[in-house]
Amino acid sequence: MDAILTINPGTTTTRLGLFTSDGAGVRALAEVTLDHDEAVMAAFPDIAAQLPFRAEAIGTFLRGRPSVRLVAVAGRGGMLTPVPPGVIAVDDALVDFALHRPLHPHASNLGAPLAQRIAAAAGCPAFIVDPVSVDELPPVARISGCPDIPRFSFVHALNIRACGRRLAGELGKPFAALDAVVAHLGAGISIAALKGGRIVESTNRMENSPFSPERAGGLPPMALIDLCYSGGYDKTALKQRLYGRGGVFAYLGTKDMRRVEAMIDAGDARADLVWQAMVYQIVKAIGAMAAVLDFRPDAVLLTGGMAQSARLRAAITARCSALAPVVCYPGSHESAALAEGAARVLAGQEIARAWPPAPEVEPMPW
Ligand SMILES: Nc1ncnc2c1ncn2[C@@H]1O[C@H](COP(=O)(O)OP(=O)(O)OP(=O)(O)O)[C@@H](O)[C@H]1O
Ligand SMILES: CCCC(=O)O
Repeated sequence: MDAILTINPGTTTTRLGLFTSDGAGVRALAEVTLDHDEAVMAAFPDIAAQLPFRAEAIGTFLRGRPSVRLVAVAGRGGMLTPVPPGVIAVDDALVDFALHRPLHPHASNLGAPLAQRIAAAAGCPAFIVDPVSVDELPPVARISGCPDIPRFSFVHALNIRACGRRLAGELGKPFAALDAVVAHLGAGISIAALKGGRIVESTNRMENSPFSPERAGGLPPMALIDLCYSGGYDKTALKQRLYGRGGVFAYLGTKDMRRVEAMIDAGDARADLVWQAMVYQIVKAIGAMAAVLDFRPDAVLLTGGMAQSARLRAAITARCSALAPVVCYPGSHESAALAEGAARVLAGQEIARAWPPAPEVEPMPW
């Protein structure tokens, strides 16, 4: 059977999907999460060194499905230079960049190299779709207040745009006419303003985001400068403290929000306060994104792993429903979004860009 393979590398997981495509959409044949032992992953000197290990795990998955013939492989794109939304064809230059010169370390940087390796063996094309570095910010959003630090976009673009397309369909309007606040609530949080289908503003883990299960989010700058020079951390240790071991984990010692809810149910007042603070920051960010849309979003959309929590959905909905209808697409829809991107290219509905695509970044106004 012909299928599109999707590859979404996470810190200790590789999420795989096999999808058929019939022109009208994609249908999942299989979706699995390969769990990698945390200690095994930590033993690799860097993310690039994990490539053969993860490729072998994917090979094992595919060898168990001999009837599948791959027609395309779509990987999650990583922390690349700013790119327009859509599909990018994977070539040697993109793989070299993703492996050796990404803007920041992140498991998603392995999406392109893994897709290339598996596609080469199968004799089919490899793509990435809506990488984290999709950047549609207009000039006015790029001014930070310090000319040395222009703002840029790093955002859960894949899931946010896929959910936006679904929402537009349900509202009966074209995606290009959708104005919505989309909150991706996962291990990391991105809250975005979609205006006319474009991510014109967002919070992200590099700046201003609510804290999340494992990320500190936006921090008061003066105190952060003091912490940098306190002698307590070198650069690597401080980044880990903020990006992998920050947020809920730094307060409560777990990144698993189901455990946090169990702690709250057991009467843990500290867990309750941290959880309430995360909700408070999420709601503030949703309000800020609504302001970008003149407080007239078509909807507020909640998605990502944490949106599977009825308690979290209820808490956010209670505070945001005065703004617009609150819609929930719990979980991550990234595998289907990857397959849809590849399917659009195979069907001739979209042309895959060559690497590096010209950014949509508009020139600064001086
Ligand atoms: N049923 C649930 N109730 C509450 N929290 C949940 C539930 N299921 C998953 N989560 C939480 O969602 C978070 C993981 O979300 P998700 O799977 O979207 O993250 P990820 O894909 O690893 O990272 P990211 O979304 O940043 O790319 C974890 O903190 C997890 O505990
Ligand atoms: C889009 C940034 C993803 C993350 O939080 O790492």
